Amino acid sequence: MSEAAVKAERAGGTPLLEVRDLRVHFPVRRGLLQRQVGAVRAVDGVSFEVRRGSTLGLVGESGCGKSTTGRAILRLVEATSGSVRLDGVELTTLGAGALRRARREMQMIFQDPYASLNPRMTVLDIIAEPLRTHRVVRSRDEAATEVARLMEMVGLAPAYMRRYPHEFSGGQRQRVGIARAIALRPKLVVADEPVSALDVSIQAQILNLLEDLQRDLGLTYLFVAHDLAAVRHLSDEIAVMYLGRIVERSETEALFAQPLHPYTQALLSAIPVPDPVVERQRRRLVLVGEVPSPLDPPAGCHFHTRCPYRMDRCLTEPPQLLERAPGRWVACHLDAVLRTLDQGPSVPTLPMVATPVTSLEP
Ligand SMILES: Nc1ncnc2c1ncn2[C@@H]1O[C@H](COP(=O)(O)OP(=O)(O)OP(=O)(O)O)[C@@H](O)[C@H]1O
Repeated sequence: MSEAAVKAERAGGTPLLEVRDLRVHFPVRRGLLQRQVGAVRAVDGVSFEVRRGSTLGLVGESGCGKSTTGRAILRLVEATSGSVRLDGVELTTLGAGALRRARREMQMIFQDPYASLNPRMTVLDIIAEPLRTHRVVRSRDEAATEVARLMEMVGLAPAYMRRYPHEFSGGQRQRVGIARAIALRPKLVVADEPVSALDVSIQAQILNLLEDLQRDLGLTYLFVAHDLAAVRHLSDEIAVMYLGRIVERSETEALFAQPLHPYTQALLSAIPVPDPVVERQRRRLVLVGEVPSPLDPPAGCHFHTRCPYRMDRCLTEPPQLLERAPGRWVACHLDAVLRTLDQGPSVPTLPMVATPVTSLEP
Protein backbone atom coordinates (compact mmCIF):
# COMPACT_ATOMS: atom_id res chain seq x y z
CA MET A 1 0.00 0.00 0.00
CA SER A 2 1.29 3.46 -0.83
CA GLU A 3 2.25 5.79 2.05
CA ALA A 4 -0.73 8.04 1.35
CA ALA A 5 -3.11 5.08 1.49
CA VAL A 6 -1.64 3.93 4.81
CA LYS A 7 -2.04 7.45 6.22
CA ALA A 8 -5.64 7.71 5.00
CA GLU A 9 -6.49 4.35 6.49
CA ARG A 10 -4.96 5.23 9.85
CA ALA A 11 -6.98 8.44 9.81
CA GLY A 12 -10.09 6.28 9.24
CA GLY A 13 -10.86 8.35 6.12
CA THR A 14 -13.69 7.56 3.75
CA PRO A 15 -12.71 6.16 0.35
CA LEU A 16 -12.10 8.80 -2.33
CA LEU A 17 -14.16 6.91 -4.90
CA GLU A 18 -17.26 4.85 -4.15
CA VAL A 19 -19.02 3.05 -7.00
CA ARG A 20 -22.34 1.33 -6.22
CA ASP A 21 -24.24 -1.00 -8.52
CA LEU A 22 -23.05 0.84 -11.64
CA ARG A 23 -24.68 -0.23 -14.89
CA VAL A 24 -23.96 0.94 -18.42
CA HIS A 25 -26.22 -0.61 -21.04
CA PHE A 26 -25.79 0.56 -24.64
CA PRO A 27 -29.06 0.29 -26.57
CA VAL A 28 -28.93 -1.67 -29.83
CA ARG A 29 -31.34 -0.30 -32.47
CA ARG A 30 -32.41 -1.80 -35.77
CA GLY A 31 -34.54 -0.99 -38.78
CA LEU A 32 -35.90 2.21 -40.28
CA LEU A 33 -37.60 3.21 -37.05
CA GLN A 34 -34.43 2.50 -35.09
CA ARG A 35 -36.42 0.47 -32.60
CA GLN A 36 -34.42 -0.81 -29.63
CA VAL A 37 -33.93 -4.55 -30.06
CA GLY A 38 -31.62 -5.16 -27.14
CA ALA A 39 -28.80 -3.72 -25.09
CA VAL A 40 -25.08 -4.35 -24.71
CA ARG A 41 -24.68 -4.81 -20.97
CA ALA A 42 -21.14 -3.47 -20.89
CA VAL A 43 -21.23 -2.82 -17.13
CA ASP A 44 -23.82 -4.80 -15.24
CA GLY A 45 -23.89 -3.95 -11.54
CA VAL A 46 -20.38 -3.09 -10.40
CA SER A 47 -19.50 -1.92 -6.88
CA PHE A 48 -16.13 -1.01 -5.40
CA GLU A 49 -14.26 1.68 -3.47
CA VAL A 50 -10.81 3.16 -3.94
CA ARG A 51 -9.01 4.49 -0.87
CA ARG A 52 -7.37 7.88 -1.02
CA GLY A 53 -3.84 7.72 -2.39
CA SER A 54 -4.16 4.06 -3.37
CA THR A 55 -4.46 2.20 -6.66
CA LEU A 56 -7.20 -0.20 -7.68
CA GLY A 57 -6.29 -2.36 -10.67
CA LEU A 58 -9.31 -3.32 -12.79
CA VAL A 59 -8.51 -6.35 -14.95
CA GLY A 60 -10.20 -8.80 -17.28
CA GLU A 61 -10.22 -9.94 -20.90
CA SER A 62 -11.00 -7.57 -23.73
CA GLY A 63 -14.68 -6.57 -23.87
CA CYS A 64 -15.48 -7.29 -20.21
CA GLY A 65 -16.38 -3.65 -19.51
CA LYS A 66 -13.26 -2.24 -17.83
CA SER A 67 -12.91 0.84 -20.03
CA THR A 68 -16.63 1.56 -19.94
CA THR A 69 -16.50 1.43 -16.11
CA GLY A 70 -13.65 3.98 -16.10
CA ARG A 71 -15.38 6.19 -18.65
CA ALA A 72 -18.71 6.07 -16.80
CA ILE A 73 -17.01 7.16 -13.57
CA LEU A 74 -15.65 10.25 -15.38
CA ARG A 75 -19.00 10.67 -17.17
CA LEU A 76 -17.42 10.31 -20.59
CA VAL A 77 -20.31 7.87 -21.08
CA GLU A 78 -23.54 8.12 -19.09
CA ALA A 79 -24.40 5.45 -16.54
CA THR A 80 -27.72 3.66 -17.03
CA SER A 81 -28.09 3.40 -13.25
CA GLY A 82 -26.06 3.27 -10.07
CA SER A 83 -24.04 5.71 -8.04
CA VAL A 84 -20.53 7.15 -8.31
CA ARG A 85 -19.32 9.30 -5.43
CA LEU A 86 -16.05 11.19 -5.62
CA ASP A 87 -15.00 12.58 -2.26
CA GLY A 88 -18.62 12.28 -1.12
CA VAL A 89 -20.09 14.08 -4.17
CA GLU A 90 -22.55 12.11 -6.30
CA LEU A 91 -21.33 12.52 -9.89
CA THR A 92 -24.05 10.76 -11.88
CA THR A 93 -26.66 13.46 -11.27
CA LEU A 94 -24.47 16.60 -11.55
CA GLY A 95 -25.68 19.30 -13.95
CA ALA A 96 -23.40 20.65 -16.70
CA GLY A 97 -21.81 23.47 -14.64
CA ALA A 98 -21.15 21.37 -11.56
CA LEU A 99 -19.82 18.55 -13.74
CA ARG A 100 -17.37 20.92 -15.41
CA ARG A 101 -16.06 21.96 -11.98
CA ALA A 102 -15.90 18.31 -10.85
CA ARG A 103 -13.85 17.45 -13.96
CA ARG A 104 -10.90 19.31 -12.43
CA GLU A 105 -10.71 16.59 -9.83
CA MET A 106 -10.74 13.57 -12.16
CA GLN A 107 -8.69 12.95 -15.25
CA MET A 108 -7.91 10.15 -17.65
CA ILE A 109 -4.71 8.76 -19.14
CA PHE A 110 -5.40 6.95 -22.41
CA GLN A 111 -3.88 3.85 -23.94
CA ASP A 112 -2.68 5.32 -27.20
CA PRO A 113 -0.76 8.51 -26.51
CA TYR A 114 -0.68 9.36 -30.21
CA ALA A 115 -4.41 9.05 -30.88
CA SER A 116 -5.27 10.96 -27.72
CA LEU A 117 -3.05 13.99 -28.44
CA ASN A 118 -4.12 16.50 -31.09
CA PRO A 119 -1.39 16.26 -33.78
CA ARG A 120 -1.87 19.91 -34.81
CA MET A 121 -1.22 21.31 -31.33
CA THR A 122 2.18 21.89 -29.78
CA VAL A 123 2.97 20.14 -26.52
CA LEU A 124 2.70 23.54 -24.83
CA ASP A 125 -0.88 23.96 -26.04
CA ILE A 126 -1.83 20.35 -25.33
CA ILE A 127 -0.70 20.55 -21.69
CA ALA A 128 -1.95 24.13 -21.23
CA GLU A 129 -5.44 23.45 -22.61
CA PRO A 130 -7.02 22.25 -19.33
CA LEU A 131 -5.21 25.05 -17.45
CA ARG A 132 -6.78 27.62 -19.79
CA THR A 133 -10.23 25.99 -19.83
CA HIS A 134 -10.38 26.13 -16.03
CA ARG A 135 -8.75 29.61 -15.93
CA VAL A 136 -5.82 28.42 -13.83
CA VAL A 137 -3.49 30.45 -16.07
CA ARG A 138 -4.40 33.81 -17.59
CA SER A 139 -1.54 34.61 -19.96
CA ARG A 140 0.75 32.82 -22.41
CA ASP A 141 3.73 33.43 -20.11
CA GLU A 142 1.93 31.98 -17.13
CA ALA A 143 0.92 28.97 -19.23
CA ALA A 144 4.49 28.41 -20.45
CA THR A 145 5.87 28.60 -16.89
CA GLU A 146 3.34 26.08 -15.59
CA VAL A 147 3.80 23.76 -18.60
CA ALA A 148 7.60 23.83 -18.07
CA ARG A 149 7.06 22.77 -14.44
CA LEU A 150 4.72 19.97 -15.47
CA MET A 151 7.12 18.75 -18.18
CA GLU A 152 9.91 18.56 -15.64
CA MET A 153 7.66 16.61 -13.27
CA VAL A 154 7.09 13.94 -15.94
CA GLY A 155 10.72 13.79 -17.09
CA LEU A 156 10.49 15.87 -20.29
CA ALA A 157 12.81 18.74 -21.19
CA PRO A 158 10.78 22.00 -21.22
CA ALA A 159 12.92 23.16 -24.17
CA TYR A 160 10.74 20.88 -26.36
CA MET A 161 7.42 22.46 -25.44
CA ARG A 162 6.96 24.03 -28.87
CA ARG A 163 7.29 20.73 -30.69
CA TYR A 164 4.44 18.58 -31.99
CA PRO A 165 3.45 15.08 -30.78
CA HIS A 166 4.90 13.30 -33.85
CA GLU A 167 8.36 14.62 -32.91
CA PHE A 168 8.31 12.55 -29.70
CA SER A 169 8.73 8.81 -29.08
CA GLY A 170 5.80 6.71 -27.80
CA GLY A 171 7.03 6.85 -24.21
CA GLN A 172 7.57 10.62 -24.39
CA ARG A 173 4.11 11.11 -25.86
CA GLN A 174 2.64 9.17 -22.94
CA ARG A 175 4.57 11.51 -20.62
CA VAL A 176 2.85 14.44 -22.38
CA GLY A 177 -0.53 12.74 -21.81
CA ILE A 178 0.35 12.28 -18.14
CA ALA A 179 1.47 15.94 -17.77
CA ARG A 180 -1.86 17.03 -19.23
CA ALA A 181 -3.76 14.69 -16.89
CA ILE A 182 -2.05 16.01 -13.75
CA ALA A 183 -2.08 19.68 -14.84
CA LEU A 184 -5.15 20.51 -12.71
CA ARG A 185 -3.90 18.48 -9.73
CA PRO A 186 -6.77 15.98 -9.89
CA LYS A 187 -7.66 13.72 -6.98
CA LEU A 188 -8.53 10.74 -9.18
CA VAL A 189 -6.77 9.53 -12.32
CA VAL A 190 -8.27 6.76 -14.43
CA ALA A 191 -5.41 5.20 -16.39
CA ASP A 192 -6.80 3.05 -19.22
CA GLU A 193 -4.11 0.59 -20.35
CA PRO A 194 -1.50 3.37 -20.02
CA VAL A 195 1.47 1.21 -21.01
CA SER A 196 0.08 -1.52 -23.25
CA ALA A 197 0.80 0.39 -26.48
CA LEU A 198 4.45 0.99 -25.47
CA ASP A 199 7.63 -1.04 -25.95
CA VAL A 200 8.28 -3.39 -23.04
CA SER A 201 11.52 -1.52 -22.26
CA ILE A 202 9.57 1.74 -21.83
CA GLN A 203 6.66 0.31 -19.85
CA ALA A 204 8.55 0.09 -16.54
CA GLN A 205 9.70 3.72 -16.86
CA ILE A 206 6.13 4.95 -17.28
CA LEU A 207 4.89 2.77 -14.40
CA ASN A 208 7.67 4.16 -12.19
CA LEU A 209 6.68 7.70 -13.19
CA LEU A 210 3.04 7.01 -12.27
CA GLU A 211 4.20 5.65 -8.92
CA ASP A 212 6.39 8.70 -8.22
CA LEU A 213 3.57 11.08 -9.13
CA GLN A 214 1.17 9.19 -6.87
CA ARG A 215 3.57 9.55 -3.96
CA ASP A 216 4.35 13.23 -4.63
CA LEU A 217 0.84 14.42 -5.45
CA GLY A 218 -1.23 11.98 -3.36
CA LEU A 219 -3.06 10.76 -6.47
CA THR A 220 -5.63 7.98 -6.40
CA TYR A 221 -5.56 5.68 -9.42
CA LEU A 222 -8.03 3.41 -11.10
CA PHE A 223 -5.69 1.39 -13.31
CA VAL A 224 -7.45 -0.47 -16.13
CA ALA A 225 -5.56 -3.30 -17.86
CA HIS A 226 -6.22 -6.67 -19.50
CA ASP A 227 -3.04 -8.11 -18.06
CA LEU A 228 -2.84 -9.03 -14.36
CA ALA A 229 0.96 -8.97 -14.39
CA ALA A 230 0.94 -5.35 -15.61
CA VAL A 231 -1.13 -4.07 -12.69
CA ARG A 232 0.56 -6.06 -9.94
CA HIS A 233 3.37 -3.64 -9.21
CA LEU A 234 1.24 -0.51 -8.94
CA SER A 235 -2.01 -1.81 -7.46
CA ASP A 236 -2.84 -1.99 -3.76
CA GLU A 237 -6.03 -3.86 -4.61
CA ILE A 238 -7.25 -5.68 -7.69
CA ALA A 239 -10.78 -6.15 -9.00
CA VAL A 240 -11.26 -8.83 -11.66
CA MET A 241 -14.09 -8.22 -14.14
CA TYR A 242 -15.88 -10.72 -16.32
CA LEU A 243 -18.72 -9.77 -18.68
CA GLY A 244 -19.72 -6.58 -16.91
CA ARG A 245 -19.42 -7.85 -13.33
CA ILE A 246 -16.68 -8.03 -10.71
CA VAL A 247 -15.98 -11.67 -9.87
CA GLU A 248 -13.20 -11.15 -7.32
CA ARG A 249 -11.71 -8.24 -5.42
CA SER A 250 -8.78 -8.45 -3.08
CA GLU A 251 -5.60 -6.89 -1.80
CA THR A 252 -3.03 -7.51 -4.56
CA GLU A 253 -0.56 -9.88 -2.94
CA ALA A 254 -3.34 -12.01 -1.37
CA LEU A 255 -4.90 -12.36 -4.82
CA PHE A 256 -1.64 -13.47 -6.40
CA ALA A 257 -0.83 -15.84 -3.50
CA GLN A 258 -4.26 -17.45 -3.53
CA PRO A 259 -6.65 -16.58 -6.34
CA LEU A 260 -10.12 -17.76 -5.32
CA HIS A 261 -12.41 -17.32 -8.32
CA PRO A 262 -11.86 -19.87 -11.12
CA TYR A 263 -11.61 -17.00 -13.62
CA THR A 264 -8.87 -15.28 -11.61
CA GLN A 265 -7.07 -18.63 -11.38
CA ALA A 266 -7.24 -18.95 -15.16
CA LEU A 267 -5.92 -15.42 -15.70
CA LEU A 268 -3.07 -16.05 -13.26
CA SER A 269 -2.13 -19.39 -14.72
CA ALA A 270 -1.74 -17.69 -18.10
CA ILE A 271 1.19 -15.67 -16.67
CA PRO A 272 4.44 -17.60 -17.34
CA VAL A 273 6.61 -18.47 -14.35
CA PRO A 274 10.35 -17.90 -14.96
CA ASP A 275 11.39 -21.11 -13.12
CA PRO A 276 11.04 -24.03 -15.62
CA VAL A 277 10.65 -26.64 -12.82
CA VAL A 278 7.80 -24.72 -11.18
CA GLU A 279 6.35 -24.07 -14.65
CA ARG A 280 6.29 -27.83 -15.42
CA GLN A 281 4.71 -28.71 -12.06
CA ARG A 282 2.06 -26.03 -12.30
CA ARG A 283 -1.55 -27.07 -12.83
CA ARG A 284 -2.69 -24.82 -15.60
CA LEU A 285 -6.28 -23.77 -16.02
CA VAL A 286 -6.57 -22.78 -19.65
CA LEU A 287 -9.65 -20.88 -20.73
CA VAL A 288 -11.15 -22.12 -23.94
CA GLY A 289 -13.28 -19.98 -26.22
CA GLU A 290 -14.18 -16.33 -26.24
CA VAL A 291 -15.97 -14.20 -23.68
CA PRO A 292 -19.69 -14.58 -24.56
CA SER A 293 -21.43 -11.53 -26.04
CA PRO A 294 -22.54 -8.87 -23.52
CA LEU A 295 -25.59 -8.48 -25.79
CA ASP A 296 -26.84 -11.82 -24.53
CA PRO A 297 -24.79 -12.87 -21.50
CA PRO A 298 -25.31 -16.39 -20.09
CA ALA A 299 -27.94 -16.63 -17.33
CA GLY A 300 -26.88 -17.25 -13.74
CA CYS A 301 -23.14 -16.90 -13.28
CA HIS A 302 -21.83 -15.24 -16.44
CA PHE A 303 -18.71 -17.40 -16.24
CA HIS A 304 -20.53 -20.75 -16.16
CA THR A 305 -20.03 -21.47 -19.89
CA ARG A 306 -16.26 -21.56 -19.39
CA CYS A 307 -15.98 -22.72 -15.78
CA PRO A 308 -14.53 -26.18 -15.05
CA TYR A 309 -16.34 -26.29 -11.70
CA ARG A 310 -19.85 -25.33 -12.75
CA MET A 311 -22.82 -26.78 -10.87
CA ASP A 312 -26.56 -26.72 -11.70
CA ARG A 313 -27.05 -23.69 -9.50
CA CYS A 314 -24.53 -21.66 -11.53
CA LEU A 315 -26.74 -21.92 -14.64
CA THR A 316 -29.60 -19.99 -13.09
CA GLU A 317 -28.52 -18.07 -10.00
CA PRO A 318 -26.09 -15.14 -10.31
CA PRO A 319 -23.62 -15.34 -7.40
CA GLN A 320 -23.33 -12.25 -5.19
CA LEU A 321 -19.94 -10.64 -4.60
CA LEU A 322 -19.50 -11.53 -0.91
CA GLU A 323 -16.67 -10.92 1.55
CA ARG A 324 -15.63 -14.52 2.22
CA ALA A 325 -12.68 -13.53 4.43
CA PRO A 326 -11.43 -10.09 5.54
CA GLY A 327 -10.75 -8.10 2.36
CA ARG A 328 -11.49 -11.08 0.07
CA TRP A 329 -14.59 -10.56 -2.06
CA VAL A 330 -15.64 -13.39 -4.37
CA ALA A 331 -18.73 -14.00 -6.51
CA CYS A 332 -18.87 -17.81 -6.75
CA HIS A 333 -21.30 -20.48 -5.54
CA LEU A 334 -18.58 -23.02 -4.85
CA ASP A 335 -18.20 -23.88 -1.20
CA ALA A 336 -14.75 -24.95 -2.29
CA VAL A 337 -13.85 -21.25 -2.45
CA LEU A 338 -14.26 -21.11 1.31
CA ARG A 339 -12.54 -24.43 1.87
CA THR A 340 -9.56 -23.19 -0.13
CA LEU A 341 -9.33 -20.23 2.24
CA ASP A 342 -9.45 -22.52 5.30
CA GLN A 343 -6.56 -24.54 3.98
CA GLY A 344 -4.27 -21.54 3.75
CA PRO A 345 -2.22 -20.09 0.95
CA SER A 346 -0.44 -23.35 0.06
CA VAL A 347 -3.47 -24.55 -1.91
CA PRO A 348 -3.04 -23.03 -5.34
CA THR A 349 -6.23 -24.10 -7.09
CA LEU A 350 -9.76 -25.15 -6.30
CA PRO A 351 -10.46 -28.87 -6.04
CA MET A 352 -12.29 -30.33 -8.97
CA VAL A 353 -16.01 -30.59 -8.27
CA ALA A 354 -17.62 -30.95 -11.67
CA THR A 355 -16.94 -32.11 -15.19
CA PRO A 356 -14.40 -29.81 -16.77
CA VAL A 357 -15.54 -27.73 -19.72
CA THR A 358 -12.12 -26.16 -20.15
CA SER A 359 -8.91 -28.10 -20.42
CA LEU A 360 -6.77 -28.51 -17.32
CA GLU A 361 -3.16 -29.13 -18.25
CA PRO A 362 -1.11 -31.16 -15.74
N1 LIG B 1 -20.42 3.15 -27.29
C1 LIG B 1 -20.70 1.86 -27.30
N2 LIG B 1 -21.79 1.37 -27.93
C2 LIG B 1 -22.09 0.05 -27.93
N3 LIG B 1 -21.33 -0.88 -27.34
C3 LIG B 1 -20.21 -0.48 -26.71
C4 LIG B 1 -19.83 0.90 -26.66
N4 LIG B 1 -18.65 0.99 -25.95
C5 LIG B 1 -18.32 -0.27 -25.60
N5 LIG B 1 -19.24 -1.15 -26.05
C6 LIG B 1 -19.25 -2.61 -25.83
O1 LIG B 1 -19.27 -2.83 -24.43
C7 LIG B 1 -18.47 -3.97 -24.10
C8 LIG B 1 -17.42 -3.58 -23.10
O2 LIG B 1 -16.45 -2.74 -23.73
P1 LIG B 1 -15.19 -2.12 -22.97
O3 LIG B 1 -14.39 -1.34 -23.98
O4 LIG B 1 -15.65 -1.42 -21.75
O5 LIG B 1 -14.41 -3.42 -22.55
P2 LIG B 1 -12.91 -3.56 -22.07
O6 LIG B 1 -12.92 -4.64 -21.04
O7 LIG B 1 -12.36 -2.27 -21.68
O8 LIG B 1 -12.21 -4.11 -23.38
P3 LIG B 1 -10.96 -3.52 -24.19
O9 LIG B 1 -9.79 -3.87 -23.36
O10 LIG B 1 -11.03 -4.29 -25.48
O11 LIG B 1 -11.23 -2.05 -24.34
C9 LIG B 1 -17.89 -4.48 -25.42
O12 LIG B 1 -18.72 -5.54 -25.88
C10 LIG B 1 -17.99 -3.29 -26.34
O13 LIG B 1 -18.14 -3.71 -27.69
